[in-house]
Order: sequence, then C-alpha cells, then structure tokens
Amino acid sequence: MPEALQFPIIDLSFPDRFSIANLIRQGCVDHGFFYLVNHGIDEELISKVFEQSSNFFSLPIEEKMKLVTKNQRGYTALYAEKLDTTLTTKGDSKESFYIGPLTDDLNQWPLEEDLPSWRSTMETYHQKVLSAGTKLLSLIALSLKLDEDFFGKVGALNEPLGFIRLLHYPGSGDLDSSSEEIYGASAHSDYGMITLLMTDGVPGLQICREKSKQPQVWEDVPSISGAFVVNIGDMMERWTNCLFRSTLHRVLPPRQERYSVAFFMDPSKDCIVECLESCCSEACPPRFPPIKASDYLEERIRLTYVK
Ligand SMILES: O=C(O)CCC(=O)C(=O)O
Ligand SMILES: [Fe+2]
Repeated sequence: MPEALQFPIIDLSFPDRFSIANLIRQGCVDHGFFYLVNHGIDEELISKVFEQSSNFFSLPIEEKMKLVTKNQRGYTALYAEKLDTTLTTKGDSKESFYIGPLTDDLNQWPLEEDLPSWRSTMETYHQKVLSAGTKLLSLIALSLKLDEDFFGKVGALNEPLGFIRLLHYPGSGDLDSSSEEIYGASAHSDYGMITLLMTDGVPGLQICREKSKQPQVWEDVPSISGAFVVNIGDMMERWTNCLFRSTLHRVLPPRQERYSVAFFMDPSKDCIVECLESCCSEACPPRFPPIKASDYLEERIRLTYVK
C-alpha cells in the first residue's frame, strides 16, 4: 500500500513569513498542493456555508433550474459539466452553484424568503476567503523570490476573479446505475492562480502527480478538519514555467453523499500571464507564450460544458 500523501501545513498567521514561504515552495514544487490553517475564517461561518449549500441543493429541481448558470454564475445540474474533456461518457455526477465577484451585478441569488440569510452567508464567506487568498498570494510571491506585492503589481488583483463553487455529489444510492465510468468530478487541473477547497470530510479527492506517466497513479488526499486544501492552478503553472505544478485531480463518485466548497482565485481579466524571469533561462526557455487571463479562462470554460 502506498503511504498516505503528506502535504505541508501552512499556518497563515505564522510570524516568520520567510520560513512559511519556503514551505509553500516545497508544497508547490513537490505536489502543487498544501493545507492552509489559521486562515482567519471561523468554523461557525464554514458550517453555515455548508448548511446553506445543502438547503439550496435540497430544493426541487424546478426551483434550482430557475437559477441555471448565466455568465458563469448560478446552478449547473447533475451531469452538465465534464471536467475531463477527453472523456466520451456523460458529465460528472455532481451539481454545483457558482458565485462570482461581488463587485458586479452578475450573481444570481435564491429568494430571501425561500432561503433566509443565504446570500449574506455566501457574501461574507466570499469576502473572507478572498482576503485569505490575497494574503496567501503575497506568501506565494515570496516563495518565488519576488516582492510580496508582485501579483498586485502585475495587475492580477485589480479586480480579482474570485469564484465560489458549491458542490454536491449525491451518494451512489441516489444516482442512476450505469455501466459507464462516471466520476464525481473527472480528472482535471484548475485553471486559475490558486484554489482553496473546504470539504465536509467525506473522502473522494485524489491526485495524480505524474500527468503523463501511464498507467496513471492516483493517491487519496486526506482531509484535515478546518484546514483548506490549497492547490496551484494552470495560470500559476504558466507563470512559473511549470516549477509550481498544477496537479491533475479528481473526485471519485462517493458512496455516501458529499459536499465541498471550492474557491477559485483567478487573475483580473486584463492581466498578462507570462513566464517569470526567475523561472526561465537559456537552458530552460519559457514553455508557454504570454496570454491575457480572460482569453485563457474563456477557452477553458468553453471546453468544460457538455455539448
Ligand atoms: O470537491 C472536491 O473535493 C474537488 C472539486 C474540484 O476539484 C473542483 O471543483 O475543481
Ligand atoms: Fe479542481
């Protein structure tokens, strides 16, 4: 049996920022994953988010479909998304709800009379995770031997695109039985800078550290109560010329119902993501051309929805 994965545990409140930055570097180079503790979001708020998420997904499908995704905000039904775009099977066995930046008017919300305090709970959570993510990005900059405010200076944080994705994976008893190989979330890497994931502790998340090695080896990611699982996304991988890995991950179809809440932090639309000078040399030239963050994201999102 392979040993259980051990990612570094990053304490966001630890005063020695340089030693924390080194630990982050180790996590990002070795796995593309680490845990985040003392992140400033209290347990009570996290439990409320999970409770409200369950309240929403328990609504009748007709009610949920009234908020079906527009502008990448709102509800996506079971099987509507397929994160592994190479699969020929039907979509992933999860339903989700997206909440984007609070600074525009594009979010869709359930009615206050149907789900009291739902919107305010999600807005508070959005603000808090965005703030934790911004602090974390300054440590990530340090871990790359850059100024702490590097991501601010290159415009990534002008209007950061923070997206909450509430996820619900019904238990196997509630799904159609089929011979097809269906995942809760099929194999993918995340698109943006970093993802902060909170789960309800039900297992299912796995990573594959060597994307191109066959056969692929999948390892379980243990959850730590109250800690975020943080992973590096593809745009951070591009910035660092693959020094930091955007690791392939998936969620097995859980036997038992499972809830999780992901927070994707993507750069502002106009930010140009280009190889950091410290991550390339003559011997190791940039692997990707510079790209505008919005162009990159739009293409990736377009490929994800089942046609
Ligand atoms: O639910 C999970 O544990 C992971 C979800 C995920 O990888 C994603 O939404 O990108
Ligand atoms: Fe993911």
